[in-house]
Amino acid sequence: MNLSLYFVTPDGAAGLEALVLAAVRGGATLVQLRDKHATDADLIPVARRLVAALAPSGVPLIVNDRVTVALASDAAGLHVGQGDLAVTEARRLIGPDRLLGLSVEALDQVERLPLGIVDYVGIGPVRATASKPDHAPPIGFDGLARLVAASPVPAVAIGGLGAGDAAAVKRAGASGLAVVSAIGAAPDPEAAAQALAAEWGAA
Ligand SMILES: Cc1ncc(COP(=O)(O)OP(=O)(O)O)c(N)n1
Ligand SMILES: Cc1nc(C(=O)O)sc1CCOP(=O)(O)O
Ligand SMILES: [Mg+2]
Repeated sequence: MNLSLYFVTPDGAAGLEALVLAAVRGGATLVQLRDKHATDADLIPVARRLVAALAPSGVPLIVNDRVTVALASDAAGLHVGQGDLAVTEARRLIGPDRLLGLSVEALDQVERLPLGIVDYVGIGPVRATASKPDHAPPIGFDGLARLVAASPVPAVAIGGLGAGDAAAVKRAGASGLAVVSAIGAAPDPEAAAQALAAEWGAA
C-alpha cells in the first residue's frame, strides 16, 4: 500500500472511470470511490468497473463507507469514519486480507480506537473544505503532526490539500496526502496528479 497520493473521487462525478485513470496516469497511488448519495445498487457496477480498469496499474480501489459495495466488487479495501460502522465490525465483515482505513480527527480517537486492526488512518481535515460539508474542525499542520506522532499505523493527511502542501504534509510525518478537488476539479486531472506526485517525491 502506497499512500503518497491518494485520490478520493468527487461525489457524483461524471466520466468517473476516465477521471480515475487520468489520476493514476498522473501518479495517484491509491483510489477511493466516495459517493455520499448513490445507492449501493448504483455503486456496485461502478466499483466493479473501476476494479477492472485499475487492475493493469496495480493501484488498489478502496470503497468509502459501504461494506456491501466493497465486497460485491471485490475491491481491495474499505474506508470508514467515526460516524460509520465500528471499525471492529468493518474488519470482521471485510476479513483479514482487505485494506481497512479509518478517519481520525482528534487525539482521543487515536488513543482510544483499536488501530492495530487498520492498515492506515486518514487524518483531517487539515483545512476546511467544501468537499465534505460535515467535516470536523480543521486541525492544521500542527494538529496533523500531533495525530501522526500518536498513530501506530501509517497516516494520510486530508482536507483542503493541494499544490504546495506536500512538503508540510511530509514534515508532519504523514505517508501521503489524500485529495478530492485538487485532482477531481482540476482542468487537467492527469497534469494535476503528476504535479502533486512530483512535489511529494521532491519534498
Ligand atoms: C483517506 C480518507 N480520510 C478520511 C476520510 C473521511 O471519512 P469519513 O469521516 O467517514 O467521512 P466521509 O468521507 O464518509 O464523508 C476519507 N473518506 N478518506
Ligand atoms: C473526504 C474527506 N474527509 C475529510 C476529513 O477530514 O476526514 S476532508 C475530505 C474531503 C477532502 O476534499 P478536498 O481534497 O477537496 O479538500
Ligand atoms: Mg465515512
